[in-house]
Amino acid sequence: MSEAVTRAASQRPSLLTSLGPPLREWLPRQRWFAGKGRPVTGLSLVSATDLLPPGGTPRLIHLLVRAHQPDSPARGAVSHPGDCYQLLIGVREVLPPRLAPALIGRPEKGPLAGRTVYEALYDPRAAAVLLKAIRTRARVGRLRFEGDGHQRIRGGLVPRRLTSEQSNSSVIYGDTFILKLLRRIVPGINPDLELPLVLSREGCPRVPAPTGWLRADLDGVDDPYILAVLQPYVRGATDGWELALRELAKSEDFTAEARALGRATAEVHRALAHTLPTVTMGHAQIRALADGMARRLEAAAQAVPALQPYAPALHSVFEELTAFAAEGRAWTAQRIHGDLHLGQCLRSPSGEWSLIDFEGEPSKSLAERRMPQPTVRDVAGMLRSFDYAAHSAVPPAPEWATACRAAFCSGYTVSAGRDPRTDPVLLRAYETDKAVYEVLYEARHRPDWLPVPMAAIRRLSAGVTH
Ligand SMILES: Nc1ncnc2c1ncn2[C@@H]1O[C@H](COP(=O)(O)OP(=O)(O)O)[C@@H](O)[C@H]1O
Ligand SMILES: O=P(O)(O)O[C@H]1O[C@H](CO)[C@@H](O[C@H]2O[C@H](CO)[C@@H](O)[C@H](O)[C@H]2O)[C@H](O)[C@H]1O
Repeated sequence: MSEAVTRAASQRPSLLTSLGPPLREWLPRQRWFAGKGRPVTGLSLVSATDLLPPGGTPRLIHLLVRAHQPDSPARGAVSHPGDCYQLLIGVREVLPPRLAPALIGRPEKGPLAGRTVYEALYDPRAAAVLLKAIRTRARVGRLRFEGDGHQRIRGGLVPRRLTSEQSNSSVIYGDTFILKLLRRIVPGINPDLELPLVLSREGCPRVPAPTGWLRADLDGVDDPYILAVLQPYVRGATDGWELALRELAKSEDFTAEARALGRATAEVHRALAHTLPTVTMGHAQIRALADGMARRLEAAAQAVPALQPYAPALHSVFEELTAFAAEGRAWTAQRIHGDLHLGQCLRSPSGEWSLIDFEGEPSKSLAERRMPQPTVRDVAGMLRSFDYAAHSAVPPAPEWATACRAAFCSGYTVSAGRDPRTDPVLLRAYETDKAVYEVLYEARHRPDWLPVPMAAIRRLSAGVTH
């Protein structure tokens, strides 16, 4: 890999003459494509970097492309430049049968006319290039493969693509490391690298410490783009969602695990508060928080009419928060996980819990995701998740959720020295906000699951908080 190779690729916007037509079809079909429901009307090249020489087979091109789409109503009349996506494109004459699911298309025009282009993460040869680049701290054009000096990466680790549902795309190397290639890219420090780095440097054992990462410094943009994060793979781990469902199916008690999860969450919060700034949220900030919750409720009720009968009672939850703040109550805010649920917790075979995926809610801006927030927000996310598991069981097991929720809070209290239930108004507001978000999420993505958050909406609007 050489700078010369990279420049050659990036100076060739005609690559899109070849790749544009197949990519316009292929992109909207990807799970991680954020602009679903609107056609891709054009693509523009942000950067192109050859990671394997253009003359060889396969050819491997790292691409950042902007997808232009007609504005969605949600974006209002404001013109939007289009989301930027990271792609790893393989090019071969003919695709071997094992790579058939990776096919993107056969360009008809431009420099790649007549060749086959495919999603290169399926190709172990291509995936191996990424790990080697991190191991050797390669610099290829504007791409910087960097790493944490303390962790050694040995050669010869065989890559395989992670096949489970996810928002980005990951490759596992020899059950030793996992590389997450972020798909929708925005400039700035990504919390999915920032927070695990801070936590591991703080000695917090509750996150797999980042081993390496990929960043790009692009012309005309002050902030770096964080493109991928490599971390140790927790071998044989089960995620909390899977484990909870398994125990529920056997009518097994899950409170010991819920308590351990509460402790792990509090440990992460403590370490983050120790290293990163904390701020006090006074009346104005709490009011703004409650107003945001009320606006999201309005938007969700417009989109999902089933919410409408409950809207007045749910609004009063947020009004109570504003009233409480007006009495002079203040809360401490700090960096938190931001999107915590059972699926973001991994239990190792020895029973240790780690938290993963610190990216925050992908629909929010990076600035919002990096803002200090009350820790109760993460607690509310977990409480919702126990409720989710219990209500997706057949038959639903609400008493299982009640026990787990109480155990999580008591585990949290042991480690944090503060019981999140002593903030009932804020906790209920965050839980309500999350349930409203879930109603919208399920209506859009998994309509069969809508009854699960709707059960919580009924409970919360009736003032039942356990
Ligand atoms: N360090 C790890 N060790 C083992 N498995 C992991 C690790 N990190 C992630 N995973 C697995 O990969 C899946 C996707 O990871 P995640 O960070 O949630 O990606 P995404 O943001 O794309 O949804 C997780 O649900 C988990 O099963
Ligand atoms: O996985 P992401 O971090 O992208 O989060 C989105 O998808 C989640 C589902 O995969 C969704 O979580 C909801 O369902 C979970 C069970 O599948 C449950 O554990 C969570 O508590 C519930 O919120 C999440 O809301 C959504 O943002």
